[in-house]
Amino acid sequence: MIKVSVVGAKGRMGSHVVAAVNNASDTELSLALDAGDDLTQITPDNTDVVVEFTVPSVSLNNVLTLIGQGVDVVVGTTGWTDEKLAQVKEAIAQGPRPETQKVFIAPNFAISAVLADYFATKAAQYFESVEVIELHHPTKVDAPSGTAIHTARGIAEARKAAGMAPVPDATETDGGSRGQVIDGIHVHAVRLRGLNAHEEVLFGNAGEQLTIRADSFDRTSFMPGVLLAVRKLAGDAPAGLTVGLDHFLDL
Ligand SMILES: NC(=O)C1=CN([C@@H]2O[C@H](COP(=O)(O)OP(=O)(O)OC[C@H]3O[C@@H](n4cnc5c(N)ncnc54)[C@H](O)[C@@H]3O)[C@@H](O)[C@H]2O)C=CC1
Ligand SMILES: O=C(O)C1=N[C@H](C(=O)O)C[C@H](O)C1
Repeated sequence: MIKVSVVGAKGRMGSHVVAAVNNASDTELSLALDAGDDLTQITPDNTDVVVEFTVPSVSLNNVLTLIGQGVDVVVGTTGWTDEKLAQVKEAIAQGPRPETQKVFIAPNFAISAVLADYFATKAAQYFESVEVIELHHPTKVDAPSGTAIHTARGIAEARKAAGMAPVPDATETDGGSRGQVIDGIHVHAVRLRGLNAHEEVLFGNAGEQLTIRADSFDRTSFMPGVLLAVRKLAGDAPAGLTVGLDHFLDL
């Protein structure tokens, strides 16, 4: 049995993870902690893998604490910048298990979203124009979504590798309607009661359009990906920091 502790256990995602861990035949719940709880209760004696779903403002500190505790960590919380990722790598190097420590961060655990992201990077070099639209429940605290940032960066990287020019855009006046520009890609965020987590990538050429869309209607959609990551970390995932569920899929 893989012993799993959950941090952020009372949250929307954390409570689903607690249920998923309790329901799977090869995982058992160890500790379920939330804000105000002492994370140093989590040790290699009681935990093989920690799953962390909290808020962007605290996730880095939680992960650094958990690395210090010598336990492997699956992180679903958003808000990861290159600087924060560098701090995680440094903490692994300075931590108690520099050769074997595993930290896995995924902007999205839903197979639909991971595939949409992957397909978008493949399509990127064939279209002159591209824009990303993410649509979420209005209780989400960050915008744009971590997934949309990841998608935009992947598209930008693919366009750069293909030697493409910037996306065409004649806008001269913009009060904010053109969205946030991430590595040259415009990203738009919609917050609407009734939605859960959705993303569209619009690609355009003269006379044609490709739309790639992923819809997570319910948070159960994230659980197979979370359990896959837990099993990989308890198994043959490489040591160090890994970002993105695509690394654990046969793409
Ligand atoms: N990677 C993925 O597939 C997904 C990622 N997310 C991300 O996961 C994060 C959490 O989302 P939700 O569960 O919807 O938020 P939520 O607000 O429902 O839950 C966050 C939980 O973290 C707890 N918390 C706050 N500070 C804490 C601390 N210092 N230590 C321990 N617990 C603490 C809160 O009390 C709350 O229970 C967000 O960043 C969201 O974008 C959400 C859905 C899927
Ligand atoms: O807050 C959410 O709900 C989600 N957050 C993640 C993100 O910001 O990309 C993943 C998914 O979109 C749901």
